[in-house]
Amino acid sequence: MTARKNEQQGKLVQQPWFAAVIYLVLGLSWIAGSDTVLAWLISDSTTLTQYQSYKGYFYVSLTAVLAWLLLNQKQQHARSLNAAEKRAQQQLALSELRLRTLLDNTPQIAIQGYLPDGTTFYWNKASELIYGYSKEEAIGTNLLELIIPSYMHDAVSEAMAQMAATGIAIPSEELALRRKDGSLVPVYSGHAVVKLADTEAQIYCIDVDLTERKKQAAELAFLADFDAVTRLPNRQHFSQCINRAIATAKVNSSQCAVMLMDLDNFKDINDSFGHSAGDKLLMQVSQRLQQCCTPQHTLARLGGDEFGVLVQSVQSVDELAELANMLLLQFEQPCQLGNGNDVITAASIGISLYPDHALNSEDLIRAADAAMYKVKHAGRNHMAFYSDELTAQARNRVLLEGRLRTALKQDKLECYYQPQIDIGSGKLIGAEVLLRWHDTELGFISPTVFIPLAESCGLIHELGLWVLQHSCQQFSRWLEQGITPFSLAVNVSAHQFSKDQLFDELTQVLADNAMPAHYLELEVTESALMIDEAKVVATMRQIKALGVRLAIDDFGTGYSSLSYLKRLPLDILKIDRRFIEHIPQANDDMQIASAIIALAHTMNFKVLAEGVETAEQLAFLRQQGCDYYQGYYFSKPLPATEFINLLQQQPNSLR
Ligand SMILES: Nc1nc2c(ncn2[C@@H]2O[C@H](COP(=O)(O)O[C@H]3[C@@H](O)[C@H](n4cnc5c(=O)[nH]c(N)nc54)O[C@@H]3COP(=O)(O)O)[C@@H](O)[C@H]2O)c(=O)[nH]1
Repeated sequence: MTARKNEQQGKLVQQPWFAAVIYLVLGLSWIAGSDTVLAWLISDSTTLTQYQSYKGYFYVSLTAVLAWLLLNQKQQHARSLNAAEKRAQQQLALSELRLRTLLDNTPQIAIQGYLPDGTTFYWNKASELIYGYSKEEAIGTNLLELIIPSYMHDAVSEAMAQMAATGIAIPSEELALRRKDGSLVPVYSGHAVVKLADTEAQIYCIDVDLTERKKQAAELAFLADFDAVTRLPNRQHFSQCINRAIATAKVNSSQCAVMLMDLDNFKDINDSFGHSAGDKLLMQVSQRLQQCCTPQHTLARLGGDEFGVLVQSVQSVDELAELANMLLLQFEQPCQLGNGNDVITAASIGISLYPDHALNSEDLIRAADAAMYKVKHAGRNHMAFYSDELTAQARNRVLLEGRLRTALKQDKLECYYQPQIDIGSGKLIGAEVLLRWHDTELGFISPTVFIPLAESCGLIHELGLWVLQHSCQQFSRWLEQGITPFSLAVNVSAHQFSKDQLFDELTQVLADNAMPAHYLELEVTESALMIDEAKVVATMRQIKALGVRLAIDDFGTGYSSLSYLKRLPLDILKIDRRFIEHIPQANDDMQIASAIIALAHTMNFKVLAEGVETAEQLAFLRQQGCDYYQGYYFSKPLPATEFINLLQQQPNSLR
């Protein structure tokens, strides 16, 4: 019923003609019906007229009320329509504002609006942050110019045209887009197309910056192989490196080594100062250890306070001992833990060698670990090899190096002089300076032991300078004493040539001792040329220009290339005593010696034979036209005073 009523009411309101017909029918029925009823009820014509007037008044009043009701209802309807429209508009504006504010301020999601031709019309704050262009710079500019790398221009233009035409967004994808500074930013890029009928499409790009996510992924990947605190390779990565080093060593028939190092009081430091102080200590230790390592070494943190060093292609046990010693020296300086807390720590090092001690990474680490525990039990801050024999050898070397340093510092070394004789005249014409070291505890130590040691630990530069300084000083004193001058031959190690300062040091020593350069001769072994021939030749030329003479020592034992002999500014060629010692029994040595003499003379060099011990050897050399000799036949190397006594017994002569 109510539904029908509502339907009728709705018809009345929506179709005014329907209401008018009803009104007309009712009105006409009323006029006709009421007149008939009144005529039937009232017979008196005056009364009838009076009542017809009342009826008219009533009808007018009723229609007036109806008109009022209708108009009032319409007015109310119009008012409520206005209010609803206003509310709807407000809602729309609010919704628009809400949407825009959200889009503008969505963090880390860059939203941009483009027209189909690529012109930017919307650019939110996150776009400013991700791409570096302000809203003002971006709006009106084509997206290709803004953020699309040139190699993607065609593809992007095509995709824009396709989206504009179909109204369908292309699938989301991961891209590397361009920032204002030219760098690329990884984004996950989604798209939306807004298109109403007969209007231009609006294309929205919604980009999520993946930089942080990528960084985190990279960090996670990094942490699979590296330690978070020190950034060094972790145990697993270290093992892989060892396996690779073993594979290479197998192919090359060489050796590799693993060192394990454990900090001695790390637990106490962690417990007393806290874990962040412990981390600081680990970082400082790792930085110091890293400084001792070369590309041949892999430093790793194996966990807790344990570090590892892989040494690829080991040349000698001494090299390992030296590295271990250097690593231990890093603990001499205190580590700063912050808040004024400086601590001194120490370490124990265990070393194992492939293939001597183990054949795979696991066993090598285990062997190094066992060696390290041996050190810990024996008193810490030391190193040990897996085999006791190697440990003893390495420790001796470290001990010897320490004593040599002390001997040098305390001037406990001595220069000996071995006479050099002119074969033709039999006169003493010079002396070779040979270094001697007599240690108070270890006794006499041969230069064949301590010179290579000094070379491998870098002490040779200081040592070589000491010999040069002391022998030139002694020579000047002899000159002052009126001793007839002779030639002073000083050995220079190949390693001294590899450093730039040899020439400057030499000039300084000559000046300091007022020593005439032509009395000095430097003996260089062939091996010096193997280090850096171009540099050695250049330095030799500088030295030669000073007036100092140059001799090539131990000729025939190195790589004896004739081409370099031609390039070197040499004065003397010294035949190694290995070619002299078996004369006259060894025919081949005699042939080699005579060939060297002939060759040297062809090249205008003088020749000195070393290690002459017998009259037969001397006779042979004289016969071959050799210029000079030295050796036990005339004299062993002598201390300065004995040498001068011998010299003074000789008829003086200069070369
Ligand atoms: N860079 C430097 N090297 C040096 C210095 N002092 C010595 N050396 C080098 O050490 C090597 C060994 O030297 P040394 O034990 O002194 O032996 C020399 C002579 O003593 C020895 N010699 C001499 N005559 C004879 C002999 O008749 N018989 C024999 N068995 N030995 C003899 O030969 C060595 C000569 O050395 P060199 O002429 O230099 O080859 C040695 O290589 C020295 O060079 C130094 O201060 N700096």
